[in-house]
Amino acid sequence: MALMEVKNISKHFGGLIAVNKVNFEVNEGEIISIIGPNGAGKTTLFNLLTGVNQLTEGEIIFEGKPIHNKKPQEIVKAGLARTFQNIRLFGDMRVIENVLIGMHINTKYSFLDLLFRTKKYREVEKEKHQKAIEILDSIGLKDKVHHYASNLPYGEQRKLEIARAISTNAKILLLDEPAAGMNPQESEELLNFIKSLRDKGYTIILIEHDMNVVMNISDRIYVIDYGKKIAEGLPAEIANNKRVIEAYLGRSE
Ligand SMILES: Nc1ncnc2c1ncn2[C@@H]1O[C@H](COP(=O)(O)OP(=O)(O)OP(=O)(O)O)[C@@H](O)[C@H]1O
Repeated sequence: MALMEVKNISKHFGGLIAVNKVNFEVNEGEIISIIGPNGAGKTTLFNLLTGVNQLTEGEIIFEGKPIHNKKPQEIVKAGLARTFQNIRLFGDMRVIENVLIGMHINTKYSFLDLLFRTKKYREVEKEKHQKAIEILDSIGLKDKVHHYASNLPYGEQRKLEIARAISTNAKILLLDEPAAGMNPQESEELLNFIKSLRDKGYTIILIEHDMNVVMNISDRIYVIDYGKKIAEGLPAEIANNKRVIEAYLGRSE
């Protein structure tokens, strides 16, 4: 059984159909890319998967259970965490605090433990702190744990967003244009990092415009145009798909 099944989902904004009866599935340990021209409906699709927008129709099944139309924090708890196209960090908080916030969703102590700073509270906090440092180390930000998030260069802010998504204990990471604004060296590093996440057992869904990243990293690709899925397949198949090429180049009338 697939880890996630997306069945016939649509999103209408008034008369505009941003996502139109899209089906796809994601297997454990895959890197899936969702590509398509500007305005194709990719971000709306992510918003549906993560509870930011409610579906107009369809179903999203994760680990055999429906998750559509649940609240974003319930979906994170179920095991899907995302990053955003326009970075959403707490800029005036330190790097490590941004990661600790991601972990908060799974905190194992009660309000009373917090209030009285019990032994359990101190142990859990220490554990969380260590885990946050491990995650930041794995993404190359260990020496910046005490920097303010807003002072990091753009590429590192994107990495920090990924670190925060990882810290929620998610099984599926949804990355919305992770390579945006990165220079070629940074996007190469990111590519290797995303591959290493897959090797650690994460399942990854990417929206990405950088075709070098998409073609090098994806196990499978879905292509969206005007809200509809127009193609799916292996990178080499997609690169040679006539409909996909037309969608990107514009149709000749
Ligand atoms: N909240 C909203 N209200 C109305 N229309 C919306 C809303 N969100 C998105 N849309 C519209 O839905 C369509 C799909 O937009 P979406 O942002 O999902 O595309 P995209 O593929 O992510 O584009 P890009 O690659 O430029 O980020 C667009 O026509 C957009 O204007």
